[in-house]
Amino acid sequence: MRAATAAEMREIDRIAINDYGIPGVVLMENAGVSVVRMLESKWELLAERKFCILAGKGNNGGDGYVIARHLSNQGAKVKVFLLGEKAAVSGDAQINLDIIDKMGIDTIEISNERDWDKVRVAVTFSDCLIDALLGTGFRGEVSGDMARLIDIINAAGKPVVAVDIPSGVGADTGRVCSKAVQASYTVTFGLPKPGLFLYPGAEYTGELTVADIGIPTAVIAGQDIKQNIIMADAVRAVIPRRSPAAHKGMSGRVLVVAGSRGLSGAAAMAAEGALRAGAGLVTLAAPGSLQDVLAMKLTEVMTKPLAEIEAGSINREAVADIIRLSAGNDVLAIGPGVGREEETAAAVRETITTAECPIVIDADALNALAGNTKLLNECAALPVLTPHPGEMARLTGLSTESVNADRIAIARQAAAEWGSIVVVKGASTVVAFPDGEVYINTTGNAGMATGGTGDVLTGIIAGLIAQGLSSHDAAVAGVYIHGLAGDVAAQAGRIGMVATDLLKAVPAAMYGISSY
Ligand SMILES: NC(=O)C1=CN([C@@H]2O[C@H](COP(=O)(O)OP(=O)(O)OC[C@H]3O[C@@H](n4cnc5c(N)ncnc54)[C@H](O)[C@@H]3O)[C@@H](O)[C@H]2O)[C@H](O)CC1
Ligand SMILES: [K+]
Repeated sequence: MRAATAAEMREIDRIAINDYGIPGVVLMENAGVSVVRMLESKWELLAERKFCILAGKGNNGGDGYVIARHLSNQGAKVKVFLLGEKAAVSGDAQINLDIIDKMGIDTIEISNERDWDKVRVAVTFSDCLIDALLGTGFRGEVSGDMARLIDIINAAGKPVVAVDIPSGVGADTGRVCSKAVQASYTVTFGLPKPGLFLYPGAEYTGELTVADIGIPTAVIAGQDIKQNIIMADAVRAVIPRRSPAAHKGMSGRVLVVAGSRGLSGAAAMAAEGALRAGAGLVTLAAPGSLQDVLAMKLTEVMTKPLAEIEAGSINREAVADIIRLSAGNDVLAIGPGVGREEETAAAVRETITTAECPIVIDADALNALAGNTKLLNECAALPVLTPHPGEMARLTGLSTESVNADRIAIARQAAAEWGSIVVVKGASTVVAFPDGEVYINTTGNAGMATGGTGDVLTGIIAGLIAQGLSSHDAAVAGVYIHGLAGDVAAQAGRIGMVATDLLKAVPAAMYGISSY
């Protein structure tokens, strides 16, 4: 499913109005009615309900006046408050404000302390609050009276319906500068906005409804929108399927180069992640001194010893063996626990630029590329990078906060510069491609914030590539499956969940996607 930025939504509006002749007030009418339809789906008899509509000065507020009219027509009691002056309301919003005025629905301008008292009373005695303060026109940060009103809404303990987007959430980034409305439901118009799926915005959205407000589909299709929301149906279309006559040779071969002294677990989880994603054969190549330990940990995975330095991580001599092994495999996953010694980093860089097969680069292999990202353009196939925000910060020279402040833009720019698929992990994981396409993941939970879950993801993506998925599909499907495995594992409790719980849940997650 596509997700439109605020600017893209405005352009869609403009074309619908100017080129197709759909009056903006018709779009506003459809927007407001779609919110009332959602309310009807929750409460049969709206007539007995009391609604408090908090309107801003823009068209988001305009939607609020349309909602007030339709609720009033159904016999509901409505109170409307405008944070601003009626004189500042214009265009389609003014048309609808005038209509409810003529209907005798009073809109109270919040301008003095008595008005604030009226807001508090109305909010207290309402059954449901309608947040029509800020939509895609929100800029900067929430402060002053807007902040005060959002505090009242959030403290009321009432169901809140956000119109188009919870006020205070950045439509494009999900950023919340100071505060935002905590919505129980959000009804968004035309297309969803990325900010409804990116944290922290996703935490404020509640149950999301995407409403068709009558924009011609050709207008939306005609836009070069490059934000996508990863949904089950898209993953189901690409998830590997196995014939009854399958044998292990048909499900692909994965070579994992990982591990170093003290970091054998990362290697084991990446290797097992590939198996759990359905790869037929997995070989784990690691420093020779770890081979017995890894062989003890991993029954189904073959292990190969690599030359190592005193510190217990691979050295330059290991590269020849890795390249020889990779020739007999469909994909190479390199990095989990591989170590940061300079000799090891040099071996990693040489491996990445020499291997002929598709490659998944994670963890310390990413750190080896810090300051050397140009090497990525030498990869034989489109590499998949799976950095967490800290690794992304090291690779880009940005701070982790900057990476998290606009994951889509940072990931998109890196993917284009590095000629790579860039998976920026975290809430929410974002997958970016060199052509600018970005996919936002919708599965996963905070229980996954535990060591090793990234190693599992590396294995899952490699395992999917081994089964014939393109690196594109493996990255998109892999993050979805990984997060869903985390959701399955979280059923036994989020806090205390560990990465190996995810491993066990991967087959169930894949089965769930492919079978419903
Ligand atoms: N196709 C569609 O998506 C349709 C969307 N509709 C609704 O229109 C809004 C967008 O309306 P717009 O007038 O552009 O902006 P907003 O109403 O969201 O807000 C602008 C309003 O708010 C003030 N403002 C901006 N930032 C702040 C801030 N930080 N603090 C306080 N006030 C702020 C600004 O000055 C303006 O006055 C969209 O979301 C939909 O709800 C159409 O109704 C139908 C088609
Ligand atoms: K809103």
